[in-house]
Amino acid sequence: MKIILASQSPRRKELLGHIVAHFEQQSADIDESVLPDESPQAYVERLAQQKAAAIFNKIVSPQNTVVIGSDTTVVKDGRIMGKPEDLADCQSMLMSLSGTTHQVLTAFSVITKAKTVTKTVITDVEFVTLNESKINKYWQTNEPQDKAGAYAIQGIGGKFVKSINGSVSAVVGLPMAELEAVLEELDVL
Ligand SMILES: Cc1cn([C@H]2C[C@H](O)[C@@H](COP(=O)(O)OP(=O)(O)OP(=O)(O)O)O2)c(=O)[nH]c1=O
Repeated sequence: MKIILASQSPRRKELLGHIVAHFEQQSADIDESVLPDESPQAYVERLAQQKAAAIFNKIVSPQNTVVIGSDTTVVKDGRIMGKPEDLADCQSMLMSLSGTTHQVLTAFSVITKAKTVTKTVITDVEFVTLNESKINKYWQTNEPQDKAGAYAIQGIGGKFVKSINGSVSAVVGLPMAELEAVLEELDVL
């Protein structure tokens, strides 16, 4: 079975590499806007599926191919946070996470010719109290720019994390335990 990861993310590449030895990586460019009245879970599942489908639909002989797409978003009191557009956006996101607990939602979608399986993993992350100057300094490291919710738990942003309840790999971008279970269920592994 040929496996394709529908993602440009080096983090997802590394995580999938711990589950399967050989796979290709192809970037799927889709519109990431939230639809009116769309719930956070419906949103991440739709994006994960669209990323996988964008690649799967281009395959000439899909019989022996499986495509994996994924999407991560940070949710605080119903607000969906993608990647910060600028420093003001980063300040607004991280100040709303400061001193409280938020959810990280990662959905993944596995498409084969016979079946599509999509799942969401939700992880609670508790933050320490932050201030404007700490956030300014963090922005200057260039780490928050391409991360949902403007932080990376696996990097410098790890120092903002007081506790986590759930899947670390899901927060980084791909829930390893849940993905492995689905690949086994679909006889890919
Ligand atoms: C919260 C958090 C997010 N992130 C990352 C995971 C995702 O890569 C990114 C959210 O953006 P996504 O749109 O989910 O993914 P992406 O654009 O990086 O890659 P692609 O769409 O091609 O698959 O934020 C971390 O690396 N660490 C964290 O702690």
